[in-house]
Amino acid sequence: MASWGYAPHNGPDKWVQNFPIADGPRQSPIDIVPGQARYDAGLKPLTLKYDPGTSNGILNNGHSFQVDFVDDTDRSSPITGTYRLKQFHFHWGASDDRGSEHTVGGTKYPCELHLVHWNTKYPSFGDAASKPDGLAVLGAANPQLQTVLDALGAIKTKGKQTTFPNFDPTILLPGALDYWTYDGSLTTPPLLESVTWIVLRDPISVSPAQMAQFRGLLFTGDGEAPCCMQDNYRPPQPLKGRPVRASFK
Ligand SMILES: NS(=O)(=O)N=C1NCCCN1
Ligand SMILES: [Zn+2]
Repeated sequence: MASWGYAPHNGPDKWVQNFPIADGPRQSPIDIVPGQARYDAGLKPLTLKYDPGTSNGILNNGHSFQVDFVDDTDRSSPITGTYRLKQFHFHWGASDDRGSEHTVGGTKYPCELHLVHWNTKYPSFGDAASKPDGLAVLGAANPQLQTVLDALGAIKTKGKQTTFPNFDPTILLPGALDYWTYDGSLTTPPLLESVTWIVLRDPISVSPAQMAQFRGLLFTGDGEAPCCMQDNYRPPQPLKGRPVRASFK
């Protein structure tokens, strides 16, 4: 297929043709079954510390939109820690009954936020993306996001981007940071199996009006026949025996 997407001819069921790892042993997303997750007292509470000064731009990349952060060491403030935020983006549905990638006990949410981090033991995101412990993506359903949505008017078509300064993504997250964690993969090609997934238990509400704003974006570029950006989610993949641990009882 020319390039991957979410349409019948190039969507999740077709990705394996160009990316055979799609049928690999640690693919994402998954359905999280709370009753089968094992509480692990050894799991540390999440400590998220982002420097709003490193938020840079907002881009329609033709699959979703993402807010990019300056992640090279000499500019981003010396927030050490083991993982550094590279970008965040979303997945959502054509209607409010679907759109999240992870599901919880089979429940789908209208959207899912992904905060993509890379392990600073490696020199760069690109390098970390090929390591089994290279990336950590924090997933959260239904985030509070009006300031982000207000920027979408400027990036309606594929390839458009605009500045997006002074944004602290922690405002998107629920109060409690209880989470499930498991070893998985990127949920879009190249589907690399390098992701430690951290999925927050608590969702935050998003309004139907806000969901409609997501769907105002286009997968297509200027001058192409417009195709609404929606249903840009991969469905849950086989667990293949992987343990899912819980940071909470
Ligand atoms: N949905 S995901 O797992 O975050 N997938 C990603 N693919 C490309 C780089 C960033 N993230
Ligand atoms: Zn994602």
